[in-house]
Amino acid sequence: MTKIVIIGGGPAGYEAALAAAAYGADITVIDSDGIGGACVLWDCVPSKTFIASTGIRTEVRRAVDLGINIRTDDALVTVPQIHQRVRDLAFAQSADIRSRLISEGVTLVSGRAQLDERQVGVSAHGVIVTLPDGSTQRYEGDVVLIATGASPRVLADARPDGERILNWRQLYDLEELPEHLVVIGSGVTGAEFVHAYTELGVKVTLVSSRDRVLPGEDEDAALVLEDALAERGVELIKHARADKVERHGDSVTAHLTDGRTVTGSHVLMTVGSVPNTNDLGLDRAGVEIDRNGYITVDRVSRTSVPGVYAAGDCTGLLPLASVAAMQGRIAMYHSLGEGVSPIKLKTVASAIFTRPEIATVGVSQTAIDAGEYPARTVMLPLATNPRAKMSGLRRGFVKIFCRPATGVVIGGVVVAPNASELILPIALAVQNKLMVSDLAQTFSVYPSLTGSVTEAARQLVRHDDLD
Ligand SMILES: Cc1cc2nc3c(=O)[nH]c(=O)nc-3n(C[C@H](O)[C@H](O)[C@H](O)COP(=O)(O)OP(=O)(O)OC[C@H]3O[C@@H](n4cnc5c(N)ncnc54)[C@H](O)[C@@H]3O)c2cc1C
Ligand SMILES: NC(=O)c1ccc[n+]([C@@H]2O[C@H](COP(=O)([O-])OP(=O)(O)OC[C@H]3O[C@@H](n4cnc5c(N)ncnc54)[C@H](O)[C@@H]3O)[C@@H](O)[C@H]2O)c1
Repeated sequence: MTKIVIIGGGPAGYEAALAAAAYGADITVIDSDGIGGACVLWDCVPSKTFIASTGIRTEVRRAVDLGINIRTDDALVTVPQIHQRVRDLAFAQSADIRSRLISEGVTLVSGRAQLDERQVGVSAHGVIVTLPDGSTQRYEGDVVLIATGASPRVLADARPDGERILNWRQLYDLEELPEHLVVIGSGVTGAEFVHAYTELGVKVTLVSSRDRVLPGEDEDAALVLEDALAERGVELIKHARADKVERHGDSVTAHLTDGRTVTGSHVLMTVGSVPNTNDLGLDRAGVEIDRNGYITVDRVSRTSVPGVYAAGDCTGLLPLASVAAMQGRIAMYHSLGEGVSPIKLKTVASAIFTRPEIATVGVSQTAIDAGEYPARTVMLPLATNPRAKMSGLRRGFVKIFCRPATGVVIGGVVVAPNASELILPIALAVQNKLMVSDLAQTFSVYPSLTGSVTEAARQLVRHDDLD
């Protein structure tokens, strides 16, 4: 029976364990902070749960336009209750995953692990674990999977104190809403929290190192979001890098590299993450990392050491829970000698949980504009969609990209309140190499926002696609 030791119990680690369990392997998962990983306990699940509460205020804000007389001021926010709900849901999900792993026969160990390659080159790999009581225990596996995730990046002169200078994992300890939140960093994490706090009625200032919010995302989508946030009173400071954050009593000042300052009641640092690859004994074991500390892997999750695999945020491939899980499963199938397809990032769907949401799949507009992929493209505003009109939606669009000659769908973007759900038909088309005519001929419900997906496809269809 193949012995597998997995370091890290996040989506990469636990999904790998479940996949390998189905093949009867002997699996041990070692985690230092809790099964479910940072994804379930501190990052993805808590933030989306928090945003679910703020979404109620979003609907209340819109109610008057639809003839329902509720004022947002009457929708009082009970911060401790929201935070408790976030914590309860995260711990419950962690407990569910834990029970599932145990029921599949996986051994769970609570502790901090590192590689212990006493005899480099032999087929069994050693892992030494420091247990909560300080004692150590050694485990051996034919295969080791490193799935240790990542942690919030800390700027030397802007260290979170957990009270006024915060990282995103500390927000749920606040007893009251910030009066004025200054968010440093306009990536996905920054944008989601800017949105959430604005909906809760908090004054928010966003410091962006670039000329816009979400510099890595579809530009048209980012501009829609920027416009929506501006309308809700968010102040966006562009071309600004913070290099120092200072606290003076109840206020906090961020110093920007160009000499400007921004003062608020709280600062939230969303300046990215760093991989958890220190103190893992990687160097001694000969596991290669890149210059940013990410473990180097190929498309079946192999590291530079035979039998040692890595998956998830510690590899820096694409920091998404879905990708981490896929990398973990692929590592297991490969190590167990099962047939496996290398990971393909061109079919990954993801969403940004702002209002409106922004969902993307496949090839990006930027890559098309740069000439990397020849494509026919269409962008259809939701303003023409009957369901959008009925619901009072003013913003959003559907984009679809297809190959010029064959009409095969290669990507798309949806900006809409529930874009995370609406992207699926386009993702299905990309994954299965469907043609734009397949989408165009599919019945969508009338009236529905998915009607814009089929309509966009119809606009993209050329006569020869139908031959
Ligand atoms: C605010 C935020 C929101 C996000 N929202 C989404 C989203 O909506 N959708 C999405 O797809 N992705 C989202 N992500 C990304 C997603 O959370 C990550 O891609 C995912 O957590 C990666 O999973 P992982 O298994 O690699 O690592 P993790 O979830 O970080 O788990 C790694 C685990 O390993 C443990 N560990 C570390 N070192 C050791 C060691 N030496 N010994 C033992 N255990 C160790 C850690 O404590 C942790 O429990 C979000 C990220 C952030 C920051
Ligand atoms: N909904 C989701 O799926 C979701 C949500 C959050 C995060 N994620 C994943 O996590 C990844 C990382 O996102 P992120 O937003 O945490 O990090 P990021 O690295 O994408 O963004 C951080 C931003 O902060 C800026 N920055 C860095 N230093 C700065 C400084 N000193 N002053 C001002 N700005 C500074 C960077 O230029 C960058 O734009 C995403 O690409 C995504 O894959 C996903």
